[in-house]
Amino acid sequence: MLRDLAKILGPRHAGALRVYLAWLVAYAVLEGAAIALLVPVLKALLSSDPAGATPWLLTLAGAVAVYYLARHQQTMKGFALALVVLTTLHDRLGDHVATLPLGWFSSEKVGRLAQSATGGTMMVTNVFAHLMTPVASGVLTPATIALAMLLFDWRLGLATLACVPLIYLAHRWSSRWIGRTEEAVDAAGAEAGNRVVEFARHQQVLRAFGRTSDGYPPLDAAIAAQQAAGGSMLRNTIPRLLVGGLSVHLAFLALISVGLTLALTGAVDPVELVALLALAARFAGPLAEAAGRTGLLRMAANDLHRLAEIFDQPALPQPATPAAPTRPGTIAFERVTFAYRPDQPVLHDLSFQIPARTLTAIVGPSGSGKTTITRLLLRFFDVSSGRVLVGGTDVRAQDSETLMAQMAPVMQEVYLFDDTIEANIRIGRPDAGEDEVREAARLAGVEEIVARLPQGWNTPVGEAGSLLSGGERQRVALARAVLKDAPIVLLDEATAALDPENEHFVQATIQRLKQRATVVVIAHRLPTIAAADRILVLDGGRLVESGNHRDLLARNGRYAAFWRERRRAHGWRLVPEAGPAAQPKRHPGPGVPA
Ligand SMILES: Nc1ncnc2c1ncn2[C@@H]1O[C@H](COP(=O)(O)OP(=O)(O)OP(=O)(O)O)[C@@H](O)[C@H]1O
Repeated sequence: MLRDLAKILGPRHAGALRVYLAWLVAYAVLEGAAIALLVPVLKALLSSDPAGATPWLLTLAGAVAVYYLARHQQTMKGFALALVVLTTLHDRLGDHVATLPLGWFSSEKVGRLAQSATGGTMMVTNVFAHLMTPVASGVLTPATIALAMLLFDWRLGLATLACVPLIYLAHRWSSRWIGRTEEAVDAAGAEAGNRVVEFARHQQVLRAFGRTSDGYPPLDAAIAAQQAAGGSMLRNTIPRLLVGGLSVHLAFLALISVGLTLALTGAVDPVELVALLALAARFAGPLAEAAGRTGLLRMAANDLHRLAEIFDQPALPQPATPAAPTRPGTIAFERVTFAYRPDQPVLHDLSFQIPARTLTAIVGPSGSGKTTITRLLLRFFDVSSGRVLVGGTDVRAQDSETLMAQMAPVMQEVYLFDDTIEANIRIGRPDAGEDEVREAARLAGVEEIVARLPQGWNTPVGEAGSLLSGGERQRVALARAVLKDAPIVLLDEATAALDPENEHFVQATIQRLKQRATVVVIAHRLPTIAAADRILVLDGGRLVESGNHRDLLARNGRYAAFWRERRRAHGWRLVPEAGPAAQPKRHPGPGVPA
């Protein structure tokens, strides 16, 4: 737990943490020492010469004074650290997350991150503000008392020490179990949370398929699992906490029995016995207090551990001396093999080159690795072997800013911010002038959309762009890419059919983009594929064919089969034109021969 705390606070606050811990230890030990001093004080006061208690009383007064100083210091420093945690943890988390590879950000990981950044932060704050003090005094104060007991009466001292492993084992047993069930409750809570978000986010689909009136089975199951985990924790935690507390009280009873036996046999003076039993009571008190917090402590330890795990995630390695691109706009995969999970490669020994200012279409069946190629280009992940070159330089040799400056990605799931159309385009290049924004919008066909909207350029697009259609959102994203004016544009075409107007604008923009940038399209639409300078045909993570549309059709291989299949499904046919490549035309209706 202390290791996790140090990791979370970071090297900047390591000194403050050490000072706080030193005061905490001093406080707990001094508390035990002050209590132990009561024995000689009581013995002297109840003896025939009470005046002999004076030096002990003075020592006790000194110990109490230092104890209060330590208590004050550790309380103040504990709250100061709690404040540091509150103010810096989000910053540190933000800084660290910004260094992680983009491939880390799955929805599950982001959900966990959100949970840790809210509840986890509060728990860490709580550790310093409220938990460390009772826990330290629950362990170190009794330990000091047990050692003092040995000095005063070795038999009672040994009996006290004998109780320690029993109490320790009882608490370990209960706290381990509580820790495990808390993890199960936490996992069930996270799953239920994810399902609620899924349920809310996909209401349209669920309602369309009538899945809301009878409940949504995955959500119902997640809630039932959460209730079961919570119920199980409650049923099993309370008896275990009672056993933990009971072990302390049983230890105290055992010490009374040993003390009485010693007194009855005359081995201990009755006055001394009273003093020693008072000491034994103080031995048991803090232990019982700590026992009551075992569950809370374990939960805090789990939260700390989850936060520490995030800090443990290795940052994306950055080159010591970043290299600059040497051949802007070019892309090359050199014998690239890549696996998301060890020993399960999804790309195998893949090699290809893409010259600058060309249009390349990547086609292939679902799961063949098309998206993975774009992820490697954007360095979401590093390759298992081989090299990915962007701008003629290995992506691992470039710093993230240099690499990203060369790319304008337009993915299928276009995310628009709840802002105006203009602001959403301007994200492509925040310092662009108004004319440039308008020009990018014109090239991507956004002007037509703006003309229809009530507030024109200032129309808010709604949360995640919900007030625009899918095709319109993609046009806005294309305008962003045009405005960024990056040497490479990565485009994942929408799989869903676009209406003819959106289709037309997307096609036209791709053609215009090609004049100024290298365009790589994960292509689903036949006109894009047919118009590409080069088509890469993937299957099972391997490049099975490559060439232009006409050559590949003539080869009558995988691509030709793929093309025929798609043409049948879409109702497209090829009409040879005067140009170098055949141009696809919309089939007027089913049954018309190609
Ligand atoms: N984050 C991931 N973790 C593990 N495996 C993954 C991950 N993403 C993709 N895969 C697997 O890698 C393989 C290639 O996936 P990829 O998404 O690149 O295919 P694709 O050709 O783009 O498919 P689609 O056309 O359906 O989008 C698939 O088997 C997929 O299950």
